[in-house]
Amino acid sequence: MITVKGLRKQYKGVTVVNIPELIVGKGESFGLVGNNGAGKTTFFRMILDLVRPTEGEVLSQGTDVKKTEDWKYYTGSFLDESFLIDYLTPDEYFEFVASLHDYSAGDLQEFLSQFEALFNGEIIGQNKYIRDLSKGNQKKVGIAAALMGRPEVILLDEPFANLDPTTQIRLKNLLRDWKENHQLTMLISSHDLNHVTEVCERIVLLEKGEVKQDIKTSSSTLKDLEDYFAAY
Ligand SMILES: Nc1ncnc2c1ncn2[C@@H]1O[C@H](COP(=O)(O)OP(=O)(O)OP(=O)(O)O)[C@@H](O)[C@H]1O
Repeated sequence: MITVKGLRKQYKGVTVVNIPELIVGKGESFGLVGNNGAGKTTFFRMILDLVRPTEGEVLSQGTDVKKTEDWKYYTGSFLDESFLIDYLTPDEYFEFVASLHDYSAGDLQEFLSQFEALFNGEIIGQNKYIRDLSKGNQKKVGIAAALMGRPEVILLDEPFANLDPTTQIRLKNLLRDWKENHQLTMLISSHDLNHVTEVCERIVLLEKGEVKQDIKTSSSTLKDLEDYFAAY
């Protein structure tokens, strides 16, 4: 589904991502971990053609993301608040995104009803601009909007950060359900080793832009990762 070939990104001569080859299969849940500055966001931004590689390419369903727009129709993403329109209320924003995907008012209501527990009464009908929401609530809006296009692939950068423990658990369940029910290919970067190993069947560990481990998640993965980062 997503194939990385000879991917390298340099800033001022310093290499921040260097991934010779990596394939994320259709329907795979792929977790990306690594310390601050490891290159996780830069990697995701190259997959979304928001940052151009210095060398190499990212293919989505066989086509180079920087040469076509086709992948945008089946790819959802939320990396940070800049993906939102912050002078709208969440209700207005969802209506806008829904209109892009030809939702009726009923479709939108049905779609949003799946997020009732996650939203916890703080998002819909609150008459607050997105810019005035807490970081965690902005994140909930972004994740829901990213799923609205019924994507085949979704990229989420730090989805568990800034969320309270209850919401983290609700999000974890929601992502697992979506993956199962919609055959979603999911790429998640996270510093939360616990959550990412629970949600993802494969974990790639990035260090200084390079893949240091590529693991099929098992019962020992969390401890193995904790040991790795403790010894770093
Ligand atoms: N526009 C830029 N100009 C210069 N350096 C950049 C730029 N964007 C990213 N970098 C550098 O690239 C490296 C990787 O950054 P990146 O944000 O991808 O890491 P990360 O793994 O997502 O980190 P974090 O966990 O802190 O979010 C860092 O050293 C960062 O300073």
